[in-house]
Amino acid sequence: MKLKLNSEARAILRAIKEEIRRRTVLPESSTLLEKFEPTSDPGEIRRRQEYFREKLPLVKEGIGEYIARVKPIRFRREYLHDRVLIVDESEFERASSFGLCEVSTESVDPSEYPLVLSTVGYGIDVELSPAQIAPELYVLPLWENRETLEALARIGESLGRKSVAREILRELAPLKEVMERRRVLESLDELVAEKERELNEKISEKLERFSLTLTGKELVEFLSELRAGNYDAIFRHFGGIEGEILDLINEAESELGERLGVAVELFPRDEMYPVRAAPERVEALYQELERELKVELYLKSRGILERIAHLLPGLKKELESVKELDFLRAVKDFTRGFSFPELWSGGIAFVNGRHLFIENPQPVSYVVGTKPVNFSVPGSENIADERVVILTGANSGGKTSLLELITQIEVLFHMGFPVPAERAWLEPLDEVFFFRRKRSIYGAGAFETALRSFVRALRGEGRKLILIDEFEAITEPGAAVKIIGELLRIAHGKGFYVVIVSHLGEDLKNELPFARVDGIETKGLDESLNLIVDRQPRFGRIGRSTPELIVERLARKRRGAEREIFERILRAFRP
Ligand SMILES: Nc1ncnc2c1ncn2[C@@H]1O[C@H](COP(=O)(O)OP(=O)(O)OP(=O)(O)O)[C@@H](O)[C@H]1O
Repeated sequence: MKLKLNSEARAILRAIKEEIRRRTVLPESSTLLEKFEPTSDPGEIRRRQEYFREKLPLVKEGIGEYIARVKPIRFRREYLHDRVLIVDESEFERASSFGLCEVSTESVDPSEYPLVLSTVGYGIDVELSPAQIAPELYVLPLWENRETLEALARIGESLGRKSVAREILRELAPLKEVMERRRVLESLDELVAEKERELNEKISEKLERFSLTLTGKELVEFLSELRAGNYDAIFRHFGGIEGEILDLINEAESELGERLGVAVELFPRDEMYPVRAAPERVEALYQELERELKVELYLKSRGILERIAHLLPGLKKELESVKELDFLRAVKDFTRGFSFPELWSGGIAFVNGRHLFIENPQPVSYVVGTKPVNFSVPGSENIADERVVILTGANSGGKTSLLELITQIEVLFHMGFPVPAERAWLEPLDEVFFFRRKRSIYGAGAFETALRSFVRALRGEGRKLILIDEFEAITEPGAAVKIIGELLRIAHGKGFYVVIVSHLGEDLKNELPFARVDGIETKGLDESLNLIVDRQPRFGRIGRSTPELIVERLARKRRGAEREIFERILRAFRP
């Protein structure tokens, strides 16, 4: 059974949910809030309280940082064009049904596929299973989500659990070297271009220096050799530089080879400067390396998968539970300092309740209905079991805020959450109504609407709490006393719980002997003559009105003739 809320009470439910939602770090976690819609069922409230009592203490500080790093890990079934699977006729149908790669019953030209797998001895031997045919589809998503695995491992450790993520990470480690080479391969073109540029720079430096040395005496010699047709001597002269350039090329190639893990020969020796890597050789090198890496990645992945396959179901569970943990962390953060209310059937009572949206609120204790034995709030000694309360008191004293606080506590209680109070005793209800004061709308329209809403709230039976903020503002005081009086009589007759804010405490008290009148009081003036409000209502007492204190303030601030007049008015308050 859902707890029914009218629209203004529902707005408070929405604000509470938003507080929790904004504390979650994963987008999907707040969907768990759907399981905590306010309920009227005491058994369900108890179960939820049990759940939070058990789970909230498990959430450790600082865990949010790791939760934020958890991303979903998706294993996708893909068709791999880099491999062919050669099988026996009898296996063909099953092998094709995997939809993982080309399947054939005959041997194929191995140059067409970097990877040739077979159940009949043509290439790498495999069994007929997706894990053996395409282990990369399992292992690569895990590799790419190492950060998620690391976060899961940390989260597991914070819960004192052994995490399978840690084990998977350990098994993935040998992949590092292959992946590094893959990365290098992906940038082969840039790598070669870079080397080429470096090499040409060095050669050009050498040539420049060489031409500089060819001055003076050498030049004269050189020209005379030329004139004599003595080409051998000239070539010998140039041969020295040619050898040096060849050395530079060899050096560049061996450096590249080291990075790539194979011997390479990319630069032609015949056209010396500027040197250009032959595109067909770069392409061939790429093909060769790619093929090698594919085989290596396949074999490594297969080995890893054999060792971690049994851990994957556990990993899935760990990922699921992070959502819950994120939700619990948000709840724990939001409900810091709250307490679990006791279920009882006497009404509403709480000690030192703290308004959710007022900063540093003064804690307020309150009771509507039966006073619990342990409710030992000063001034509450003479409370009977009144279910109908009229709340009076100073302007800006905190009357509206108290109605809000009661609604907040009720909503949280029915959600199964702890509530913002030191202690609370709450009865599971069927309906909660909160009617805010309509500040700006006057006239018959507003009056009619408000009256109709109240009557709707009073209709029918059930366990109801009705909170009404100052209704008389939209009608005349005389009429208000009659209307409120009658409404409260009906509520009383049906055993509903009601708190109504009104300045007509005195009149209503006379009309309604069953109702309690409470008052929020201004305690007096501070040194700077500001009003000091005590947010804690006095039980069974009409609030001392503010006008009196304002007169006193003026009497103390003014001088001379004005002061005398103010003092005279003040005396009228104190016969
Ligand atoms: N328990 C509290 N602790 C601290 N500040 C409070 C508390 N309750 C109310 N206030 C502050 O007092 C101011 C007035 O509160 P509120 O509007 O509830 O008073 P009110 O009695 O309903 O006023 P009005 O006379 O306008 O109906 C608000 O700024 C509110 O934040």
